[in-house]
Amino acid sequence: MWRRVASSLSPMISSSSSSSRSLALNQAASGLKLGEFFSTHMINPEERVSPPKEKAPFITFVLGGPGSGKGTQCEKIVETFGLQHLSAGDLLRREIAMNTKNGATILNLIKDGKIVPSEVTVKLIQKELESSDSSKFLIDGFPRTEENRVAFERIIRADPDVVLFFDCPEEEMVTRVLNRNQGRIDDNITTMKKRLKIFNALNRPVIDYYKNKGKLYTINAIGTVDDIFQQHVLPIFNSFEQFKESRHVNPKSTISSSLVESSS
Ligand SMILES: Nc1ncnc2c1ncn2[C@@H]1O[C@H](COP(=O)(O)OP(=O)(O)O)[C@@H](O)[C@H]1O
Ligand SMILES: O=c1ccn([C@@H]2O[C@H](COP(=O)(O)OP(=O)(O)O)[C@@H](O)[C@H]2O)c(=O)[nH]1
Ligand SMILES: [Mg+2]
Repeated sequence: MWRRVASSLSPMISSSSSSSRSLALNQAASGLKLGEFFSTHMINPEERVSPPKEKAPFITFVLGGPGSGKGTQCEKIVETFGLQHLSAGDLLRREIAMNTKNGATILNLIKDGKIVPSEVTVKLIQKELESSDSSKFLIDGFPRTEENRVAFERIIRADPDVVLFFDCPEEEMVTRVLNRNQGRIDDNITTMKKRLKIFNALNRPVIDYYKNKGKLYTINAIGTVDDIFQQHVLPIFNSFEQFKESRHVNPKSTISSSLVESSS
C-alpha cells in the first residue's frame, strides 16, 4: 500500500540546515567525528522524506534493554496478530552480511555497543516500510536515542501508535545475552556492559518521552516467554480496534486502560 503511494509522488527535499543539525547529533550518539563516517551522507544535503500515506500504518515501537526479550516476543506477536516485524538490529546485521558500503562501519559500531547514525538506520527502515504491503508494523529495537526518534519523525513522517517497553533487571539481561548463542559479535560481557550504559543514558529518555505522551506500555519481562505473552502482551493487542479480527485467538483477554502509562 505504502509502495504504491510512494512511487506516485515526487521525493521531497529537506533543508540543509536540518541535515547538518542531525549530523551533529549523529556524531554525538555514535562517538564519531566529522569526516569519519559515511561521507556520502554528509555531502548529500538531500534527504528523501516519505510521502503522505493513503492510510496511516499502525506502528508499534518495541523497546527494552539488550536481552530483555524484544525479538522473542515480537515473534509471538507476529504469529498471533500478523504484524510485519522489522528488527533494526537485523537490518543493520544484514548490511554487514551483504558487505554493503556501510557494512564495515556498522560492524565496528555494533562490536563496540555504539549506536549507528540515525540516517543509516532510518533509511533501512524506510525501505522496508515502503516496499511492504502490510499496514501493521513492529519496529523492534528502535528508536534507541532521542536523535533516532526525531530522525524517524522527520524522514518517515509518522509516529508510533503504541510503544512497548520490556522492563527487565540488568542481571537477567546479562544472563540471557551471554546464553543467546546466536553467534553475535556483541554478545560478550565487555560489549554488554557498554550496551547497558548506552541503554540507560540514551534509550531511557526515549522511553520517558513516550510515557509522557501516554503511548507507553511497560511490560514486566520476567517470567516464561509464554506467560509474558499471554498475561501482558496479548491483552494489549487485543484491546486495539485494528486487531479485532484476531481477537478470537484469546477472547478472554481484556485490558484495563490504566495499563497505559502516562505521567499526567
Ligand atoms: N522470558 C524469557 N525468559 C528467559 N529467556 C528468555 C526470555 N525471553 C527471551 N529469552 C531468551 O533471552 C535471549 C534474548 O532474547 P531476545 O528476544 O533476543 O532479546 P532482545 O531482542 O531484547 O535482545 C534469547 O536467547 C531468548 O531465547
Ligand atoms: O536502531 C538501532 C538498533 C540497533 N543498533 C545497533 O545494533 C546493536 C544490536 O541491536 P539489536 O536490537 O539487535 O540488539 P538487542 O537489543 O536485540 O540485543 C545495538 O547494540 C546497536 O549497536 C543501532 O545502532 N541502532
Ligand atoms: Mg533483539
